[in-house]
Amino acid sequence: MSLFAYLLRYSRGPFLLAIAAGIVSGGTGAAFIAMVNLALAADAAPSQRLIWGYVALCLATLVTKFVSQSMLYRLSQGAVYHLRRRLIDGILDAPLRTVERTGTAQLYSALADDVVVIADALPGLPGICSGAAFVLVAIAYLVIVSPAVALATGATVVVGVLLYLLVSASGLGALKAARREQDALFGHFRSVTEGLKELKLNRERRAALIDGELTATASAYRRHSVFGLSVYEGATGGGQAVFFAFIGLLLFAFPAWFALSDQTLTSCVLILLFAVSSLQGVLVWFPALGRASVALGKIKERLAELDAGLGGPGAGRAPAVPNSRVPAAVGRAGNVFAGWRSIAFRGVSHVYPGPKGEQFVLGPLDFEFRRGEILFVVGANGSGKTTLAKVLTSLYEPESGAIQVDGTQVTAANREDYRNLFSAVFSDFHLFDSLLGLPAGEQAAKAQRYLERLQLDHKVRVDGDRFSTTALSLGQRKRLALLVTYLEDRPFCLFDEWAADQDPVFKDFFYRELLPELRDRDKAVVVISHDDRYFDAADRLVRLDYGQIREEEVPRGQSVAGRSGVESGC
Ligand SMILES: Nc1ncnc2c1ncn2[C@@H]1O[C@H](COP(=O)(O)OP(=O)(O)OP(=O)(O)O)[C@@H](O)[C@H]1O
Repeated sequence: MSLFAYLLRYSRGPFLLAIAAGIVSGGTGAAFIAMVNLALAADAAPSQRLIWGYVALCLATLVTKFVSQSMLYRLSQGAVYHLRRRLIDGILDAPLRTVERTGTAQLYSALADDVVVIADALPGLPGICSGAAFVLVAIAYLVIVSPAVALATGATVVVGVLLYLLVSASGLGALKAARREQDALFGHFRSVTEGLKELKLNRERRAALIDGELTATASAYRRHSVFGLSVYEGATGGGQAVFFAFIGLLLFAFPAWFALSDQTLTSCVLILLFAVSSLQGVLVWFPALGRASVALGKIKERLAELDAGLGGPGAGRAPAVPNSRVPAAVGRAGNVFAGWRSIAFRGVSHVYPGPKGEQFVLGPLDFEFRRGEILFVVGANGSGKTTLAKVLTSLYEPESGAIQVDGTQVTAANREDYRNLFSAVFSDFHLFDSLLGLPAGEQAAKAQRYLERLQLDHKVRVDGDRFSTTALSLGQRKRLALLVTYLEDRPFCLFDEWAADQDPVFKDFFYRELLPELRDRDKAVVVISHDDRYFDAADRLVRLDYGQIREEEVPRGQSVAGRSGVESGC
């Protein structure tokens, strides 16, 4: 089973130890029954050896059971972390397009649910091993008591297992179908949390989502799960029924067929009754293991999709960052592009394939971005401005052409350094509630200054490395994202429609003061904007039209130097 293979790879030593302890525990359990049998059959008083042997076996059963179970609990928690970490690293390493294509709901479903399903099933493994060992040792003991019964028991076990595998196969199919529905279900959950306002305001929309799509998916999930788990339970019951039928045969038919003595018959029935209860302990875990193997299959599928985006497992992966709290300076000090002056696109293009064969093509673009310059990127909705920003920051790798930094091509080997040149606020930015990756102590005083400058000091404080709140208006949250950009202090600043949600006074401050200031600090500044009354704040202006770039003259005539009266202090 792939679950065994995964555990062997993930933690070979502890896993084998847990399994070995489970097997020993099962074996000692069966030996314990044999000893009970011997004591009952003995004519004379039990010997000292038998008594001490009994005590030793009791202790061995207890200790090995405890060891195997506690090892497996540890192992299962470790496996949960390992799988989640592997998925998170996979998501962070994979190209953005691959992650977008895989979909948030699918990834969340693997992270939140599949991993837990696996963790819940793992503690069953030692029980299965000890149960199997118990049955094997019991059969071995039966060989001594009655070879005929031992042979018949062995045959019954084989028939029972085959029957179980046959029946449970359709259960596994149903569990896989349920797992497919689960991805859609997580998509609906996301629609509920992210579209809460829209759903609350529109009864019909709410009914269509909740009573229509979500209910249909949830009931399909429930139907497949119930069927799959019921089949597993049926298979489990069938396995037990085969054993009980065999015990009946042993009781009522074997004495006549094989002339078994009462003593032998009693011993065999006693051993088999214990074996059945042990088998019950094994089979009870099988539905959970079925779900776990489906979940592990899904996680592997996701990891394969993410790895495929890298061109194969591990390929092109940036060196792992051991700690998220990396001082800002680390990104710059060792950067191979430190001191760069210009970034050039040479025939760069990016393609979004559409569902029906249509596609949006950005480029091929030949263009240069320079330090100490404010570049405006303008154009109609859907003309490719944000896509250009993603290609420029290397979040999307160009399908053709090359990006060069002072003549050096950006490749997988230096991409991490290249990306670390940028500080960007995208229109769908995410605001972290702490200064992740920035040294807290050093930045606190600076942050306080910027808060005042961005007129946020009456709303937000920086406590240690945390913002006191991020429950702000959209415009204020964007200002906080801008503050983070200031603290990062990278040589390339990119703002995707940053000013769209700002009030007129602050918009003016942004275009007339903040942008020139950044340019004067020798940064390259790219501003995606629809604010045509501020186009004169640009040094250069390019217009995108259906993915094609055209440089235009910067309109002059408005006051570029006009100050809004907000105190300067960055
Ligand atoms: N994730 C995506 N998958 C497929 N197509 C996409 C994706 N994102 C954008 N597109 C398509 O690419 C084109 C350019 O989109 P882009 O977001 O770059 O435009 P934009 O100029 O930034 O628009 P806006 O001014 O509305 O922000 C659009 O036609 C859009 O439909």
